Amino acid sequence: MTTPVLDIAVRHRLGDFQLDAAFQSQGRLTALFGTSGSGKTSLVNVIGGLIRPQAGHVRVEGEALLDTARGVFLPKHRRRIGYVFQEARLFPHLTVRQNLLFGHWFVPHAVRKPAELDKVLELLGIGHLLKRRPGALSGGEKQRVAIGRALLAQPRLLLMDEPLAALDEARKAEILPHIERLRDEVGIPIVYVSHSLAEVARLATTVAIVDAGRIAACGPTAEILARVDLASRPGAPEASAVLSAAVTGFDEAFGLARLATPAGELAIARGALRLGQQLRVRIMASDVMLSLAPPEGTSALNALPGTVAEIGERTGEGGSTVHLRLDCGAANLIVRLTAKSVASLALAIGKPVYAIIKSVSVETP
Ligand SMILES: Nc1ncnc2c1ncn2[C@@H]1O[C@H](COP(=O)(O)OP(=O)(O)OP(=O)(O)O)[C@@H](O)[C@H]1O
Repeated sequence: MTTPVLDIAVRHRLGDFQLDAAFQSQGRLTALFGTSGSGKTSLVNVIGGLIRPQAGHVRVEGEALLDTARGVFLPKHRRRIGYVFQEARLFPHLTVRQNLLFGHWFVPHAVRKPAELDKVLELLGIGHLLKRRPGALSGGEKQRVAIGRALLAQPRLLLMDEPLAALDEARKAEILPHIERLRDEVGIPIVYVSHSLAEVARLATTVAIVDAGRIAACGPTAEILARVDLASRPGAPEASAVLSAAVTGFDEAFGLARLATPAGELAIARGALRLGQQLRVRIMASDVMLSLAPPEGTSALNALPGTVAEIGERTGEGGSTVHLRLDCGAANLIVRLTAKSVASLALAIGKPVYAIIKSVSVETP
């Protein structure tokens, strides 16, 4: 078996709150997702060495930073962990260059890589900002510098705690591609705390759902977001299908792009999409309706044939809501219906249906 990137099992009491969380991740970017007070920050603090838990272990790529059974507790300054917080926390009196190199100074000479600065500047698109001070940067630029500073300390792991929460949508959109490149091109595993389903669907390779101090589920992003049994849990993300897609053509007359996905072909607004481009798209359970016959006379562009594969428990107020999983082509779609619709359509496992998709979000432009 390959060594997991992250292997965490901790028990710790904080006042009335019991943290009892265990998960393993093979992912390059592991998102911790959960409601306020579920224990995400406490878990990040355990990984970073700010909390010394009563029992457990934290291993990053096989190396123990904490193992109470073996008496191992690496203090935080020896863990080589980079932090990026909601606010950039740059030094206001230092230039961007000095802020960036501040991270570099903590790397022992023997392992310092001089070429690293140029790589980080290119990766984050901040080369033109070097002489400025933080006061003259936008929120998104500050955050990119903060990420650069963390990277230049050559960490073994990057902890990002709600790094985009303080930014507006435009700044978020500007920074997301840089985080994707960081995930795909730099070999540093990332733990990413977020409340945003859109961020998690777009960035995470693995999702761990944190609920009341425990890990309710952990696994590949598409699998976890499509879990019908999680759909009603407090703190779970809204059930969605996350599909890989490729742009196969355009319908110029109507400004549409055609996408090939494992669930079938979809048409979406063309935007700035390019032929052959690879994307991730997300279809939320609440954006899908079902029909027993091929739909006619509807304004929805996308209708995919499938069969009912799983019918969840009745949830919501008075048990009025049901989540269903459909087999569509080689993928699953998740649908949220009223219990009444499930009964009136006599939906059962194996029944053929048409999924009418009202909206598709593109997670990777
Ligand atoms: N030092 C402490 N003493 C007592 N209780 C604590 C302590 N630190 C945290 N808690 C409690 O532990 C619980 C988890 O807090 P934590 O900050 O880890 O949650 P979170 O998921 O990060 O929340 P948020 O999304 O709001 O940041 C909360 O109920 C909090 O009040």
